[in-house]
Amino acid sequence: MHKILTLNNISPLGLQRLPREQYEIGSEISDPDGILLRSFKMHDMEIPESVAAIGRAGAGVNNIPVEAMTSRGVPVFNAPGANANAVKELVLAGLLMASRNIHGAMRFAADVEGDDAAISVAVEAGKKNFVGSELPSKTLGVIGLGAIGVRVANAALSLGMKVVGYDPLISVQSAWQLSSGVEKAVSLDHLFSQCDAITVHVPLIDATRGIVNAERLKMMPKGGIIVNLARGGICDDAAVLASLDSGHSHCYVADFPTAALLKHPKVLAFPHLGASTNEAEENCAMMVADSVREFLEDGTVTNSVNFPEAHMPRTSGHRITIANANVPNMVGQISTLLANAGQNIADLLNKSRGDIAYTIVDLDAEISDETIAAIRSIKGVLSVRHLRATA
Ligand SMILES: NC(=O)C1=CN([C@@H]2O[C@H](COP(=O)(O)OP(=O)(O)OC[C@H]3O[C@@H](n4cnc5c(N)ncnc54)[C@H](O)[C@@H]3O)[C@@H](O)[C@H]2O)C=CC1
Ligand SMILES: O=C(O)C(=O)COP(=O)(O)O
Repeated sequence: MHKILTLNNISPLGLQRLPREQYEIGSEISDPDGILLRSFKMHDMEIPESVAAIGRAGAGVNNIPVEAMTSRGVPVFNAPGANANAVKELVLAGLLMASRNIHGAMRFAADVEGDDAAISVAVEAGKKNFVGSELPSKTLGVIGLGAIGVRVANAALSLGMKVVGYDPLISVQSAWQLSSGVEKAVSLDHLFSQCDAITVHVPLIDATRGIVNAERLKMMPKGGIIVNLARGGICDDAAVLASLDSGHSHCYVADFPTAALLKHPKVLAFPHLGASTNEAEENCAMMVADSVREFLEDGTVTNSVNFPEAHMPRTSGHRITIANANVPNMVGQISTLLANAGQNIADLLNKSRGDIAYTIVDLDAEISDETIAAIRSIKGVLSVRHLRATA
């Protein structure tokens, strides 16, 4: 019997992928071997040693201590692309609302009092304060061209906007999906200098914290719209508010409100609503439940953010995945050790993700516990995960 701890509400369609005869699921489970969650912040939580897999029913994993899990050899799974359409639609809604001043206009309309004739007079007098502008004359900058960014860029093109994208790490899959009408910016500064609106679709990591800052906002033409449905912290909120107050920027659409943002009349604040559609909740839950189940049942790794290449064939083969700090000669040391242990290495692949480098070794035979222990003891090795074939 596997035990799954849920830290947020997970769509029943996802939980149904874990049969009751084999899975005990709940929010109070002790010694779980799997955890399923959405945005619950795990950083302050003591994660039981029993946990072998963590599944994030969504995209962003900055609420999970991924590095610590990597060094414990615990894969963290997410649901790539499963909520991307939902976020795209809310970005488009935000852009349209901002360019047509809808939030201010609705507040104005809600406050109008009197009978129908009085309302009509007040509306006709007041509407001049909410004259908007149209999207086809505007250029949108899309920062981060992953699952969401690509969809936003392609949709904005179809609305008649000019679109400029920036993503130095774009995946092959995204590059294929991106419309050829999207221009590429050579740098972020280049993007800001030509865009009337910008939208961020990058993960919150050191390299992306504060990329929307005071200097770059000044590079935008007057009247700019800033959209952040990615994460608080990617935009320097104080700089955005200062730009709104100075009259340089027009509107800030934000999905991660703070007290300062909620109070500001030029901020269109959503309550972290990007992924909140029935479809996205179901897609994410099903995808991540499948990943956790397959891993717990036969070691298959699909959609892991920290062991991305460790897919284990079900019927044959032996593989070790070694997460390591980027130490020179480590791969050489591992190869020598394996060769000395009489292991024929079928394939040895080096990968990296963020600060962590991976070495993935496909072996033609079972590897001994002593050899695994020897690899673990090499300086700089963070974790060694040995996946054995089950059939
Ligand atoms: N508001 C909400 O409810 C939601 C928010 N999100 C946020 O949106 C983010 C993006 O989601 P997806 O598009 O699904 O992820 P993704 O992983 O498909 O795309 C992220 C893209 O950012 C790019 N990137 C990474 N570092 C970069 C940098 N320094 N400069 C430019 N590009 C960079 C990557 O190459 C990748 O193409 C998530 O990490 C999450 O934080 C995602 C879903 C829902
Ligand atoms: O998928 C993401 O990164 C999100 O931010 C969605 O968060 P949620 O699952 O709605 O709490």
